[in-house]
Amino acid sequence: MTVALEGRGLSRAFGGFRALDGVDISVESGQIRGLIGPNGAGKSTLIDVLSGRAQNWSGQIFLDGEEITHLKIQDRRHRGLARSFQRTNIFPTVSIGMQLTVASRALGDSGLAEVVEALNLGPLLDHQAAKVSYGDQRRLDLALALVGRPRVLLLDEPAAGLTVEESLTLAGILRDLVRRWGTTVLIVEHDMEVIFSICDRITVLNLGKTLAEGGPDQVRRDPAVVSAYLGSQA
Ligand SMILES: Nc1ncnc2c1ncn2[C@@H]1O[C@H](COP(=O)(O)OP(=O)(O)OP(=O)(O)O)[C@@H](O)[C@H]1O
Repeated sequence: MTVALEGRGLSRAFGGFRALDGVDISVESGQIRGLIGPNGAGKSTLIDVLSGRAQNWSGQIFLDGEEITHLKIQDRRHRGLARSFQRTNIFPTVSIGMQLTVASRALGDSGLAEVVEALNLGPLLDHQAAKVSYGDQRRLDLALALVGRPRVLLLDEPAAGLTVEESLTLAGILRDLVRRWGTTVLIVEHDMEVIFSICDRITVLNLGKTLAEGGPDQVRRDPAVVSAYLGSQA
């Protein structure tokens, strides 16, 4: 198996506080990797560092073996590293169809129709983003990350604020699409049903460091993970 995304010694501090403290992470090609841990563990910080959104961090990042440490967010996106956001990253007054078209053109992508169909956004293309439901906005956010068929997809709580049923539906759509495309995924999610239903492997962060890493069953049974995070969800 080849490694699609690798971070070495990733650290980021806010003032004197180390939000991310020397994290190594290596995600194999085609794998769906969960990133879990308590509030404030450093998960979003790690996604920000890997995607190129963060400033003032240290360490090294490799995409398909090529170093991208110094590339800006847009350049990483063009190399095939996409992300979604914890809060939706959409333009409220622009139609859903227009947002997807603009994103797709910017990436020179012809696979937009497949994304629209998979996420069932066809009936909503003429609607302003602000006027559709929150669940629809989350699907638009995910679609914007999927446009261009990224090789690696970083997802920051794609199911946040959705009902259990909506979350599992979204997780199923996502799993089917990325399996079909062979996309590598790193997903932050607090909904453990989503994590355990789609992830091949899970990394657990706590206090800015890696607490554990392994298959879903291994992580679920790890006493340190249960104590720091999972509790009764294990
Ligand atoms: N811009 C910032 N300025 C100061 N501290 C920050 C900033 N961003 C994050 N932090 C702190 O860094 C730590 C890690 O935050 P991060 O958002 O990465 O955690 P998280 O694991 O994603 O948490 P959550 O599950 O609540 O989203 C937290 O203690 C947070 O308060």
